[in-house]
Amino acid sequence: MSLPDKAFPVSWDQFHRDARALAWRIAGSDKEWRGIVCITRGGLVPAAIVSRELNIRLIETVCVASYHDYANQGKMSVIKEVNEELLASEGEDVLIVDDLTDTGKTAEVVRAMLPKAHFATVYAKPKGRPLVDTFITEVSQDTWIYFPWDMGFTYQEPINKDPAG
Ligand SMILES: O=P(O)(O)OC[C@H]1O[C@H](OP(=O)(O)OP(=O)(O)O)[C@H](O)[C@@H]1O
Ligand code: HPA
Ligand SMILES: [Mg+2]
Repeated sequence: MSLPDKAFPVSWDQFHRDARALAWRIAGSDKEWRGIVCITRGGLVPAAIVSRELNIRLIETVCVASYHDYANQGKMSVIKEVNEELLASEGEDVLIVDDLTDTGKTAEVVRAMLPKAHFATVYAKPKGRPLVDTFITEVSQDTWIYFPWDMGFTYQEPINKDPAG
């Protein structure tokens, strides 16, 4: 299993702030959205925050999984597509929300379903960045983002571990 070199831990507080910043940025376009398509599972939390801020009450899901094993991407599986009506619209006036784009593979698959939709993520790594329309923070490709829903409190080694100080 290969682990990225750097860690970017995100607290609930920070995630809420960043997702709200995403909503502010999207609100800047003054567009009327017909609904949100949330990419489960990671997109559920930012979609809840963005839908509250922008007063969007129609929420659809697309269920995609590819990181079956922590930090290692495997085969992409689409567990559930969006409904027929949205597919027929090609995503016109639809906002797609996910927590992040990394290699961009998830974004590529969902974009192919809804080519006219606006794709928004809270975080973006360089490889995935060209596939999203709006994001808040860029994180380097060799960094793993640790989301608050995946974490618990644990002891942290001090930076200087020498008992003599
Ligand atoms: O740009 P990519 O390299 O495709 O990676 C990004 C995707 O990976 C994660 O989802 P994951 O497949 O782990 O499922 P989850 O949302 O259920 O955790 C994350 O939530 C994104 O959807
Ligand atoms: O950096 C990441 N963090 C959490 N989930 C992910 N899925 C792809 N990349 C990441
Ligand atoms: Mg996901």
